[in-house]
Amino acid sequence: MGHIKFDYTNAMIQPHEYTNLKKQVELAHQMLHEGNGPGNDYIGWLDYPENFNREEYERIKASAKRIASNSDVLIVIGIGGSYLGAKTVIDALSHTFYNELPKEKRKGPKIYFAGHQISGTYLTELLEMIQDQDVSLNVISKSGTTTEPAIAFRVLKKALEDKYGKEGVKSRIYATTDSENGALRKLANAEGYESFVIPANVGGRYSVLTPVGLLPIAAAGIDVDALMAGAAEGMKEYGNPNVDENPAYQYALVRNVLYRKGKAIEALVNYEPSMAFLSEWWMQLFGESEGKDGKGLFPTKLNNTTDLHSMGQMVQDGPRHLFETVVRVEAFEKDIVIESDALNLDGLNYLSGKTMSYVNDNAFKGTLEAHLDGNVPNCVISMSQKDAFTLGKLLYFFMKACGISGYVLGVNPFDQPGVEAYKKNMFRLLGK
Ligand SMILES: O=P(O)(O)OC[C@H]1O[C@](O)(CO)[C@@H](O)[C@@H]1O
Repeated sequence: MGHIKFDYTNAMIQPHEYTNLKKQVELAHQMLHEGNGPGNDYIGWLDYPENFNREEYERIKASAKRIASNSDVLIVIGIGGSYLGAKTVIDALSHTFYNELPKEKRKGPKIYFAGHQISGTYLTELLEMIQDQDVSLNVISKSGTTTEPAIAFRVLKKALEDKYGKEGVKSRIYATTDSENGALRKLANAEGYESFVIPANVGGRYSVLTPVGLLPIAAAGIDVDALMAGAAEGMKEYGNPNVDENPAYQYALVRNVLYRKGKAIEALVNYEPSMAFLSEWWMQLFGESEGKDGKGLFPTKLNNTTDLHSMGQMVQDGPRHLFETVVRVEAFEKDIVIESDALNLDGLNYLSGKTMSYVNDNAFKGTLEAHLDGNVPNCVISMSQKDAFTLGKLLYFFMKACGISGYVLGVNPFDQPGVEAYKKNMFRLLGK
């Protein structure tokens, strides 16, 4: 079974700084587990990997099969927590060129996303692309009123109704939303769509393991049982109140020490393209949870080695307000051995017989050394392998660390009042 390790030996913090903050992490643990901290009506994610609705879970798997049997394409409509988690898992665990593979080589329909911006070009071109294909929609919105997915759904629903008729679309539209409230719930009930519930006590950014993430992930042919089993193991392991034995708590602690020492930015770094979108999910998780009351680390991302050739200079020599958290995959199923070349005109024969993972790993080690020389603290989160179980555990690791980290920071990690500001202005300008 896959494991997650957290290494902060290069985080540039002193043992007493760790000890000084430990009590606060212990207190945060109590607040979260006793359910008496701020935002305590949104901690349904905490024991969700064990306490989920089994009947609904089976319905999700059955729906995924139905989508695979009658659709070439599944369009997942949602924004923020209503799409980031699903895309993270699908990107991490599917073939890099999944959508381009021939049908017999795919484990499910092609998966496209919509409703995560307001681009007319994007939606027009998506409509053009799916014209001759059989399509299902999974529209996801907890509030059921978010503008971006609502517009995309209206347009795509109409396109499907034109193609399959009003009755025909009913077996092609899956709605994931609140059990009672919001326009999407009303619409789903009125139209008789198959629907799934986003638990009222789970906020969008903590919802990847609920039907929000599970239906698109299962439709992509990913083993959701293994994903949930990994999360359940994480739930046990990261429920340990002993900070010295709990890597998720250590991560929460270390990033708070670094924040208090003047670091303003945390970059989540990967060396593996299929793991790049994890940073997007993580950015919402930590950004929306901690960026409030004038506080919080600014979460950003670095996709290496790509970004070493663009942002590397800034990290090495720019202002010292940044630390890095590298997510490292220890073992890969697929690799390439670099062969010897008789002429060696490219000068690469020193790598003959070496794998690309070996080269990549040395890029990571060399970068770590260079950034430490440049005074950039580095934390490393290692996942033993890239599979559903280990990823489920990693997602839970981050959610748990985020709840604890927010409490240590002194904010409510489960609300997001600030995101309403742009909406109010936009609605005023649009005359809503
Ligand atoms: O699922 P909903 O309600 O459409 O919200 C989508 C996203 O928008 C936000 O509410 C921010 O506006 C996020 O917290 C959430 O993940």
